[in-house]
Amino acid sequence: MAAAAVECPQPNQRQPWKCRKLASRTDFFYVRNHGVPPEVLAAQFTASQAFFALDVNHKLDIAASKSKIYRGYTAMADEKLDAGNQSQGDTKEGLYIGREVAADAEEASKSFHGPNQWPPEDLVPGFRVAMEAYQAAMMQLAFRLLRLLALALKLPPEGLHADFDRPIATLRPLHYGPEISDPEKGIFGCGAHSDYGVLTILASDTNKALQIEVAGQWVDVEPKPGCFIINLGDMLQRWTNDLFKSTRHRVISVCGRDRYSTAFFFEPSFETMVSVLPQCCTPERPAKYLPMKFGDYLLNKYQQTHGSFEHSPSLG
Ligand SMILES: O=C(O)CCC(=O)C(=O)O
Ligand SMILES: [Fe+2]
Repeated sequence: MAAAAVECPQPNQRQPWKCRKLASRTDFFYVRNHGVPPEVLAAQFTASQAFFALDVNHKLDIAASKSKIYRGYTAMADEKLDAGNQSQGDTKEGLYIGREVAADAEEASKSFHGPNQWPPEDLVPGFRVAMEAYQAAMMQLAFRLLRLLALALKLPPEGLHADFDRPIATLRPLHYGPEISDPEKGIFGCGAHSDYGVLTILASDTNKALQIEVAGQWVDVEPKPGCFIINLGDMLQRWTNDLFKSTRHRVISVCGRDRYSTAFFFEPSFETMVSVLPQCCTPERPAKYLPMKFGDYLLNKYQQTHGSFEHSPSLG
């Protein structure tokens, strides 16, 4: 088991070394004492199950492919995260919920920014309220973890905050169908990939299915009661010049039952130019990456991995 539990320190507590050691060694870890009320988490899962139980036509009414900003529903098999090794799309469906931005706000002129698409209240009563409460809790936790990462990088606690003034913070409830994965045949709950942003906070039901790649081997990451699973993304790897890695992971459905998980992808502002931090360079270890605009990276990833986004209109 590669992952380890880390107590989530208060922002003013200076415990960065534990995090630095963990993050640079394992890249996936658990967080407990995170302050997210259990009832907020439970209500989110109840709402997610009710949404995915809807008739597919109701779900397709709010398809993400209809929105210029990649918000909304993605159907079973729409996403294929590891095209080279998959014979079919991931055996999962999902719903992209971003930071709510009014349609007439200046921000709404950019990809990934604008109003969300919600299922009608009468079809899934309480859905929006439950998701927004959980999203707010995730945002708070993500900023606490960002402080911890900054301290681990020998920066002031808010040393990374400037690039998150308008974060692309996306909540994504997921539902995996009962189809059993068969890697030999290219059938996966979710193909191998690394996440695109800075950190992902994952909540899973009790089904064991997530695996991470450690030294060429796939290792199970079991859900632990009261804990979230945290993994680090591609932008953190770039910023830290590979000190912190974005680990490849996948979902192998083995139990023949439906599985529900919800990811919260915490990502920098669209315009952020991600350049290697000077703290992470030495003469022996010069910067390995050129500066890159995060929004361009994200757009490219979404379009490459979702069948329905291939011809999506986008705002750039
Ligand atoms: O469902 C899971 O456990 C993982 C999902 C995931 O890796 C993702 O959506 O990026
Ligand atoms: Fe992932």
